[in-house]
Amino acid sequence: MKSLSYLNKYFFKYRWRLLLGILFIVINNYFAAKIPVMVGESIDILKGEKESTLGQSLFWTAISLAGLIILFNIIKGFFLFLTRQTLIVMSRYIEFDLKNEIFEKYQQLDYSFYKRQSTGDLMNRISEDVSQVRQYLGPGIMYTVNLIALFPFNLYQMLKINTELALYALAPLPVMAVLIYLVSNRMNRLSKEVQQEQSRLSTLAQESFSGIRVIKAYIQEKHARKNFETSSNSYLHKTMKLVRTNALFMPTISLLIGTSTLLTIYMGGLIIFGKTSNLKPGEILTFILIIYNLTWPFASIGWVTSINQRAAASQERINEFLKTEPAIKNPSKEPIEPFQEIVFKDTSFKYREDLPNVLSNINFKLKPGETLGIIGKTGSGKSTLLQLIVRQLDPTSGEILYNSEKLSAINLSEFRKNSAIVPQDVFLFSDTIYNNIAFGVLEDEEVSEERIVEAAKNAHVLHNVEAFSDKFETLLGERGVNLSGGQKQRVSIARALIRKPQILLLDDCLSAVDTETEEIILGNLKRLNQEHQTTSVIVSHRISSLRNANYILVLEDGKIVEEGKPENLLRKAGLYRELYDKQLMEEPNVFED
Ligand SMILES: Nc1ncnc2c1ncn2[C@@H]1O[C@H](COP(=O)(O)OP(=O)(O)OP(=O)(O)O)[C@@H](O)[C@H]1O
Repeated sequence: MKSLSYLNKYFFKYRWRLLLGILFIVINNYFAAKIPVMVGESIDILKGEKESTLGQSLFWTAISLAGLIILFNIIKGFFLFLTRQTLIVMSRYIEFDLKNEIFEKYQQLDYSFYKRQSTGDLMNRISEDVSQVRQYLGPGIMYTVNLIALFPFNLYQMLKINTELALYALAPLPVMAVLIYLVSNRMNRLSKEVQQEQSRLSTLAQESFSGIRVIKAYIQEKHARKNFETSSNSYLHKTMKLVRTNALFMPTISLLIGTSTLLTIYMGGLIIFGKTSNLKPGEILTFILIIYNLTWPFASIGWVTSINQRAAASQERINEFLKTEPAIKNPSKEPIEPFQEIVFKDTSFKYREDLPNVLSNINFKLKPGETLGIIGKTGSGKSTLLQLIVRQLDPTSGEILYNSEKLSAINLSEFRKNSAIVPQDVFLFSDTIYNNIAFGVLEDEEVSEERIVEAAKNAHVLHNVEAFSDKFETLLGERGVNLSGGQKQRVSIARALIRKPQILLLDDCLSAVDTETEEIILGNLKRLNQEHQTTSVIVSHRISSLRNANYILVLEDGKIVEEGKPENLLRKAGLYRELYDKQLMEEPNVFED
């Protein structure tokens, strides 16, 4: 429960709503407690057991009493409405703030955090866990305050009438609270299992829709159907268990209210007939109505306890994540010097302490206007090296210098404003092509149609975009068209080029385009590099993609095994020459200049 104290700052933020909500609950309960007494008194007055203060005629007395009871009910209902308007609305505001806080934290956390977490888990925290917490903030608080406010008023009314009968009437209520706690706990556990089963079922369905081509090609329809059936059966079984428990809930409450009512009538009857006190029949009715008044608040003790337990567990998960410090932080707000060089000095990197080095003793320099090519077999550390250049990762040993300062000491946001990376696994948003390209424009700059067209032209994707009927307004993703692998790569390149970065990193992002298109794009990049003095780092498996490179690093098992100007590397009988000869045999035309 300690974890929930994190939310106190929000209670403070919305203190006026909270205090008003509590005041409305107290007023609502004052009227709620008065109604049973008025009904009981009405009966006694009409039966002649008590004298009326409202008038002489029985008819007018009855009308006045009925009018008062209706008025009190309206007032009670009005304050109940105000209570929900303050407390439940407050819980929605806090839910909104908490989701924003979590999302902001997600944005601060670095790439290595995302590599450790599953997307499902991250989604759960911002949706499922926050809604558990909201249950505590809204209904949890409202029903607790309600019980605290309601009980004294009603108890006072009962004790005022008859202490002995009050004890009998209240006796079953604690039993009800415990029983409801047990039933709610079971219901919560079962609902969770049903939810998990449901998400498994929808993942399975979604995978078989998106993988339908593979399923059909491998004639696995039967297998897919069987998998779905098994999961579906398990879902049915768990849902039935939940339905059975649910079915127990209301009868349990009814049984206990019934017991309490019976006990009150029976004991009340004995008291009246035994004349042990001055109890009137109308007062027995007052007792029964008070029991109905108290039923739900008492039942809510069990329910609220279980809500609060779940909320505490959810908030603990949220807190644990909110306390996570990003491994990569922005250390400075100072503007950075214009780019002169990036230097890798004996830089090594490993993903985890217990894993071997992915990069070992890397040394090289990057200067303005240069194009560095990185080639190497798969898994040799090329993408990791790019991530170190843009400080998505920090080296484990050695250093990376920006001009003469450590890269880890300069203003990271400023540095990233000047760089752009096109990752190997291209990601486009489910949005228009226009917005996907405009995503690369800096916050303080204007996006214009001309800039978008120019970027698309340089990435050699303009002709593809113009072939769509909605041109740049074409929607991508599930709701729109699906681009081919090569088209996606080029839209992604356009997104990087529109930024006109000082440092441009291309991670094997021409792998899905044909060699002719590759040549055009590389030609455009060469021109842009000369115009803007851009430094490019191009990672590729294909020697032909490195045709613009002034300098090449050849990586093997995380080490630079060869480096130099391409023409010099060709003269050596090394890995570069070996790759060149192999690829020349496969595609001889590519190497003609
Ligand atoms: N998050 C990670 N945790 C642990 N090991 C990792 C992680 N990411 C990459 N690796 C390992 O680091 C090594 C280098 O990976 P990297 O992606 O840099 O290679 P690459 O040369 O770019 O490969 P490719 O050409 O296939 O893209 C690989 O052995 C890979 O398995």
